[in-house]
Amino acid sequence: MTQDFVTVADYIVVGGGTSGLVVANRLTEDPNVHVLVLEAGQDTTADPRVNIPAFWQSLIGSEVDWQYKSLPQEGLLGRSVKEPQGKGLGGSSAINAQAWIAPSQAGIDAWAKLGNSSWNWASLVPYYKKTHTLNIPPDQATVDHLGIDWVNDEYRGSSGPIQVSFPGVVQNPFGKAWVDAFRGMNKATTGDPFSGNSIGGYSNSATIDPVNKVRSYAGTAYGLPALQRPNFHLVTGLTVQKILFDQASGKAIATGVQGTVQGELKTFNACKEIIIAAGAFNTPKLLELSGIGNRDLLTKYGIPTIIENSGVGENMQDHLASGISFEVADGAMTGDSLLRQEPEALQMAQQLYAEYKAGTFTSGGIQSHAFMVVPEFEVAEGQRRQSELIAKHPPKPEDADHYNIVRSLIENPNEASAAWIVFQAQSSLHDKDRGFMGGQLLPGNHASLGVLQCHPFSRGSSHISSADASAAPEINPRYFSNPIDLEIMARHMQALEALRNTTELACLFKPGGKHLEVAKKYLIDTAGTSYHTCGTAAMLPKDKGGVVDEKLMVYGTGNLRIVDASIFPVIPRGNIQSTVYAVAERAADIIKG
Ligand SMILES: Cc1cc2nc3c(=O)[nH]c(=O)nc-3n(C[C@H](O)[C@H](O)[C@H](O)COP(=O)(O)OP(=O)(O)OC[C@H]3O[C@@H](n4cnc5c(N)ncnc54)[C@H](O)[C@@H]3O)c2cc1C
Repeated sequence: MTQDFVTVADYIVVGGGTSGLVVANRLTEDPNVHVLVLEAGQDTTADPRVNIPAFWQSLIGSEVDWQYKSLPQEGLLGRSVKEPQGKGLGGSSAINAQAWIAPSQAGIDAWAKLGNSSWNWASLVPYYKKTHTLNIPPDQATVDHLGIDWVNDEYRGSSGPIQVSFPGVVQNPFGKAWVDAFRGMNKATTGDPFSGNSIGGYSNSATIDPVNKVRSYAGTAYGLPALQRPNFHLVTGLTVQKILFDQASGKAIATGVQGTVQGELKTFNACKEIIIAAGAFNTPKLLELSGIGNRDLLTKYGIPTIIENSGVGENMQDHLASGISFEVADGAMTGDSLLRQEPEALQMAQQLYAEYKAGTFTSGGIQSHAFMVVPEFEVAEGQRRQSELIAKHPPKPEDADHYNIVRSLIENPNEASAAWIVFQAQSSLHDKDRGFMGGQLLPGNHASLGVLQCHPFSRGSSHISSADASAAPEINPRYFSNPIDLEIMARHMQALEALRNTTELACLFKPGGKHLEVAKKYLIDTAGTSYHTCGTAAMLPKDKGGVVDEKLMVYGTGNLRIVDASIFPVIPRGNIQSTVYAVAERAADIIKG
């Protein structure tokens, strides 16, 4: 536990995770501004499980994870899904898979269309750049092997704190085969994904320092440098239970927070603002525990209502993911022996990493990526069939705005409806609730071809399950509650078969088509979260279910803001950490004024 005995600061940031550390770092650039960060987890910046890129999965279910789980999901035949969230300095950026993936312009412009006129693609581009530095491999052989011919300097971060590099190496045949397969299908990326206007296959980058081959994340890139400043204060091991308000002026003014540290209830006061950055599950939970939410729900748990807002905890969005593992041809390298913790493989990987910063420890396993349209919907006749399919499932009136926005994205012929990846090891998704890796590890070497949704129609919720702050929230993502999501994802799963059979990739797999109904059944049995939950305290007009306004201020309050993934009105395509960082960078500028 880190103890900093400051109990009053200009700003209190609840949650020292991805967004919280960005904002706290930027605010303390002014030496006269004192910021106190309160983080429930511990400082794990020296923990090798956090720092070594390949170990991220070992943190799921550990003390660095809140270990949440969804309610049984009707759309998954009653299956519950694990919903990991990071708990410790750096939050989920300390346990994530490190893939650095771009949103699309249309996906971010949708935020403006939903009523946030100052939040569009143009407004966020400078912040994607500000947060990262893209390191291109220094040798031409690696650049050629990974097909990195698309980098556009207009969108490339060159001095941001998060170091982004390419985990693919020339020794690994999958990198080249992936790019060549997409080139062969005439589906190589149409540009730099961070231009916001590309689809197709490419070698993706990851938040990994290119020199030391360690995770680059909010904890080390924003947290540790800020800790050197006398005006940055941090308490770890403290779970905030409640925000305190003064309502004398008619507007709720947040004066402080209460939380327990080592069994003792403590109060911390803010002179200016309280900034919530507790993540997509814990942010709505904290609002509700503090009296901001649906009155009926608060009354049920005996919590006095300070601000009535039934949008709190609603609008939850996530990307479902699934994949199929195939045995690879003899000689192809994969991470399976490490997953099985085979001593010889571990020893060799450890040695390679320690001596040369090389080998399987240097990657989170995701280095080849593609943004794809359903192949059968690419042509005009297919687009018509897709529109008919969507029209069969009209929204309820309260879902119309969200439905229409998602529909416009899905029907845009230049917009992907799923991301395809190759994960270089088995993913035992049949093993019910174990998540991506499963528990029953198979012998042999595998690679998994995976699909992640880009623009789901289905939305869910996350609410308190008790007035007790230590109780887990009730998470109901309502996966596949809109049947179109299953229709689209199943078609992508089918298309993976054709990808595997391309000349370039087929030679890397042992020989082994899925009918659409089989693909649907497979998805219902196996799909799980790709860990991208957001939207549960959305930036939207209040009468459209909004919780914060365009300045990220909680409606009805004068100085309580939210800066984390909860505020996303619509989930961007692809893995969301780049947008979490960009939003937090912009939030810091908004707060600075
Ligand atoms: C396992 C996993 C893999 C992922 N992989 C990828 C990937 O490869 N690429 C990608 O782009 N994205 C990925 N993501 C998603 C991405 O990492 C997250 O969306 C992002 O980090 C969320 O940032 P945040 O600031 O909203 O929340 P977090 O980073 O989760 O921060 C919230 C912080 O608040 C703290 N907190 C919560 N409640 C309280 C409280 N009451 N009091 C005090 N502190 C509190 C938490 O402990 C945590 O540190 C992954 C996420 C996970 C969980």
